[in-house]
Amino acid sequence: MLHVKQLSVGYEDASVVENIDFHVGKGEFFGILGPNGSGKTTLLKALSGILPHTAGTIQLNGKPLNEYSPKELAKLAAVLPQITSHSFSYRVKETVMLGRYPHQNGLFKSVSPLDEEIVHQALRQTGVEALQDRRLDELSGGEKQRVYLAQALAQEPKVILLDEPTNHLDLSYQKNLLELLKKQTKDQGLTVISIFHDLNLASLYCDRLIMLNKGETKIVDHPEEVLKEENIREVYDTEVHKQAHPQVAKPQIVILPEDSSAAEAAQPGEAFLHVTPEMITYRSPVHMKCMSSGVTGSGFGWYKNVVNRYVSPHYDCTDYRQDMINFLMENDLDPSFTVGMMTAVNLEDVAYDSYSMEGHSIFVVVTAGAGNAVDVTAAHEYPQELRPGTVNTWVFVNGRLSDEAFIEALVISTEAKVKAMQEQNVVDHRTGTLATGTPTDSILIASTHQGTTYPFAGSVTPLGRLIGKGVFETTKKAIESYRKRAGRS
Ligand SMILES: Nc1ncnc2c1ncn2[C@@H]1O[C@H](COP(=O)(O)OP(=O)(O)OP(=O)(O)O)[C@@H](O)[C@H]1O
Repeated sequence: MLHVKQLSVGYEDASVVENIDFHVGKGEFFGILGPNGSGKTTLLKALSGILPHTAGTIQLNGKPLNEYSPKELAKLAAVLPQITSHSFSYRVKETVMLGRYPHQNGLFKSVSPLDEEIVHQALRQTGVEALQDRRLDELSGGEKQRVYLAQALAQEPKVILLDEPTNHLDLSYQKNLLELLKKQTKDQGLTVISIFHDLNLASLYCDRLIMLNKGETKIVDHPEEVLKEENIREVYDTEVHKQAHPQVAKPQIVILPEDSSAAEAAQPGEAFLHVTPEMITYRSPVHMKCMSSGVTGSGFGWYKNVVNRYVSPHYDCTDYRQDMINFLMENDLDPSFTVGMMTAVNLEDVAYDSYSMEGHSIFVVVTAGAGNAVDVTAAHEYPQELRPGTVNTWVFVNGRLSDEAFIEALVISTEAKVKAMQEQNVVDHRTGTLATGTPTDSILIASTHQGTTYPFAGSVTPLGRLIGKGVFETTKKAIESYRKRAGRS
C-alpha cells in the first residue's frame, strides 16, 4: 500500500529525517514512535503530501505520492493533525461534511443522500452525533478530536494518518478511538499510520512500529522487538521495565522512578510476627513484592501485611473471599495491602525461624496439618473437598527477586515441603501412599525488594539452598507440633 524508500525530509536547508525505509500493508495498523523532536510529525507530513521530501521516494498504491492531484490524494488518504486550541467557528456537522469534499462532483458540490448517510455514520461512530449542531470553538479538546476523526472517516479513505490521536482523550475515548480504527483495519482493510507518545497504547493496537531517534530509524518491527528495554533506554534516555500485559499477548512498558526513599531496615524476622489464636500477622516495615496463592492478594503484587487466619474445619467456604476482606477490615488491616490466607490448624502450632548463610537471609513461617493429607499423584482417583488450607508456607527473602527467582523459590519450597511430609511419614489415608501436601495448601514468596538482587533462586544458588533447608526444617517442626497436639505422634 505505502512504500517509503531512502526518504529524507526537512525544512529549508536542514534535513530533519533521513534515510527512512519501511512499508505499510493494506489493513495494517502502523505506529510511529520517538522522543520529542525526533521527526515524527515531519515524517507524517511528508507521508500525507503536505511537506515535500528532499530525497527518496514515497509510493502510495504503486504511484509516487507527488504524482497524485490533491483531490485524488484526498480520496485515498485522510489526515488527522495534532489538534490545537485554535479552531474555526464551523458547526460540527459542517466540519464533518467537509470530509465528503473529495467525493463531490460538479460546480456546486451539492450534498447527496449518500454524503448525508456517511456523515451520520461517522458522527455516530465517533460519539459526536449529539454535538452535530454545536460550534467547534465551543467544544472541549477531546470532543474536537473526535469531530476531526469523524471528518477523516467521512472522507472514506484507504489510509488514515494520525498525529497523536489520543492526546486530548480520556481513558475511555482513547480506547474507543483505537478500537474503532482497529475494527476498520479488519473490516474495511483501512490502513492506519499513527504517531504515538504512549508506548503502551502503541503496543496494544499497532501491528508494527517504527522508532525514530534524532531523525533516523532506530528499528522497524513488531512491538515485542521495538519495545525492548535497551531500545527505549537508548532512544528515550529513560530506565523502563518491559513486562507482559496481564490479559493479552502484548508487551507493556513501565517507567522505573529514581529510588529516592532511604532504605528502611527490612530484614525479615520474628520482630514483625504476631501470633494469636485467631490469626498470625506479619507486618512488614516496607512494601514487599509478593507472589502468593492467598485468598486476598493472590498472584503478583505489593503488600505490607500477611495474615494466616484460623477458621473452623467446618468453615463454610462459599463466600470466603468477601468473608476474608471483612475479617481483615475488622482487624484494621487494609485488604489492598494484605495477603490473607486461612487455615484450620491450631495457630499455636505455627513454626517459624530465620535462616542465613553467606550474607543471604530468609524468614520462614509454616502452619501444617496432616489429617487431610493427599498424595497428589493419586488425587484424581477421589473427589476432593474445598476445605481451608492446612499447609500454609511463607518465605520472606531479604533482597530483590526477579520473576524467575520467584518461580524457582516456589519450586524449591514445594520440593522441601514434600520432603518434610515424607520424612514425617505423612500418609494419604485413602491410598495408603506417602502424602505430598493437602488439597488446599497455600504459599507466599515475599521479597523486601531491597539490597541484593537475585536473578535466580534454584538449588544451585545459595538462596535456593537456604530456602530448601528453611522450608524443610520449619515444615517438619510444624507437622511435629500438629501431631503432638492431635495425639498422633
Ligand atoms: N516548520 C519547521 N521549520 C523548521 N524546523 C522545524 C519545523 N517544524 C519542526 N521543525 C524541527 O524539526 C525537528 C523535528 O520536529 P517534529 O515536529 O517532526 O518532531 P516530533 O518528533 O513530531 O516531536 P514532538 O514529539 O515534540 O511532537 C525539530 O527539531 C523541530 O524543531
